[in-house]
Amino acid sequence: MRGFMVALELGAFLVMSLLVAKCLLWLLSTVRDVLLQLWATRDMPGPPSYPLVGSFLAVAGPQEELYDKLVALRAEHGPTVKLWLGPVLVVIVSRPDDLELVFTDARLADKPWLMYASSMEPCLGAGLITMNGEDYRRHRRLIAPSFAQNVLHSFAPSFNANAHRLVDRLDELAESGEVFDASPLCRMCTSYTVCETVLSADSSRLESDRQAVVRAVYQGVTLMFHRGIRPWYRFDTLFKLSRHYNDYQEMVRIANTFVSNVLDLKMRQKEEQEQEREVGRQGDDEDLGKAKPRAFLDHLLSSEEGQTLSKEELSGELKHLVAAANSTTSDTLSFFLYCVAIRQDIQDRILEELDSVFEGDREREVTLADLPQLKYLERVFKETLRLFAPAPLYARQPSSDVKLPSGHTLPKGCVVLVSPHFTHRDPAVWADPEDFDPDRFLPENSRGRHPHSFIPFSAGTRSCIGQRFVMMFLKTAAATLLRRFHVRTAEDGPRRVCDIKPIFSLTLHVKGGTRIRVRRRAPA
Ligand code: HEM
Repeated sequence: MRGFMVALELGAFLVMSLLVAKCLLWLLSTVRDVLLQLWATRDMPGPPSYPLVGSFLAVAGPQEELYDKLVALRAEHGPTVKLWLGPVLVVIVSRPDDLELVFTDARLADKPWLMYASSMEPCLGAGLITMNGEDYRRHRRLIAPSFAQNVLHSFAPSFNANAHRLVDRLDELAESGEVFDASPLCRMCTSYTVCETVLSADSSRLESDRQAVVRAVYQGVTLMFHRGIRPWYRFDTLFKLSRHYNDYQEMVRIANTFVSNVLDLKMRQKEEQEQEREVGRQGDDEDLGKAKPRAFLDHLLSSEEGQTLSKEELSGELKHLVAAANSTTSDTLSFFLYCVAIRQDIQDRILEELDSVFEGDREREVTLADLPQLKYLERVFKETLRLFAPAPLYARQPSSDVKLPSGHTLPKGCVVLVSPHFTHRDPAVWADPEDFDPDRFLPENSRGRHPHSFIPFSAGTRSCIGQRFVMMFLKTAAATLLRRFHVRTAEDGPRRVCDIKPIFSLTLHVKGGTRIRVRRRAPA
């Protein structure tokens, strides 16, 4: 018995020693990494850094002030800025030639756990936005074909139907002539479109759930950001003390239930179709398949590649797609409406183009053939995305030291932050950057401009998978809306586009809401 006790004590001692040794090793390697990072970035400009907190004070404060603080950092320190957030080194990169390397170098393909997986996965599960390495590459290979041109083209009816849903709501508001906030209407229109095209075109069966999901997704993105920028909330025990905890849990529950219901419904439908095919009703099925609009999920489930994803993997990817698509797209529509409401000359020019393409018909639906002809409208959206890129910050993590063309070094393991606003408003890259001028994007005016000067969708291997979807949807919505309504700002609203104030969340919102009024146009 005594021998047994001695062995037990010895075992416990060994385990404790191993744990202490492991902690010490971790501590030593962290200190070594921090020292190497300090040395590698010794000449890089940035705000003063203090023991323990680093330069945290330069960005700490209310969320409403974060945008202005980043703008001030850029103005004071130039295009490449370092920030120490405690022991974490963040380097903001914005010169186009530096960005080209960041987006294309294999050593910068991964995303930092701290900014992505740790804050998003508890809520969305794993998916394209957060994954790294071989898992990421496998998922992107499997999902990319579902974003092919022919799939996107099948969404035209959904884009039109939801644009009309928005127009019907605007009709009521035009009647009263009152000033209203267009942002929630843009969100409703976008969320319905995304639910239909990503998850299930079979909208009628999911109508009541969908309204809850629209609210949950918006709230979810806001809460994810709230949690993400407060490192202490990464610990569940502390987050449980937050007044937002219950809302967060409820939002996660609604999103999980909805996606799980959709997946179950789709799996059942697929099984039924297979059984029917077995009893020889293949011809009927094919006819049905042609007639039915299909969502990304349908394409994924019917592809050989998609079938290799487990239910959990599918669920994660669907939540990632919905989260990535919703706020970014609806924020772009909100900013666009505000910009054209302020710039009546630009709104008139868009209408001229619309009347020419639609031959004065202000009611007919937008067809696929119309979209490439709406060249000016596309330039106005690009200019909106330049000034108000809705994904305001995204990040990479170097797997080894990387020397940038600007001469600075990105040390291994730091967080490389890209803010399109830094690049898009840089006078060294864009002449008169605060001016709203869509004709900057004319081919003759774009000649010689660095391809990485315009990065609202990121670039390279980890660029946005939904770029073509976005342009198709936004052009359809705008062409439907602006043919019917004249849009103006409120009397006390912003007078110039540069007076529009953005606010940072996970995406960029219009601060104070998109306060506009609309009037029905007379037939052309
Ligand atoms: C105006 C609208 C949009 C903007 C500005 C935008 C912007 C971006 C940006 C900047 C990234 C890179 C993020 C990062 O590196 O962390 C990204 C990634 C992504 N976006 Fe979008 N996005 C938009 C709409 C959409 C839509 C409509 C979808 C889907 C239907 C979508 C799906 C995705 C996905 C899945 C990723 C991750 C891609 C990967 O890492 O492989 N986005 N988006």
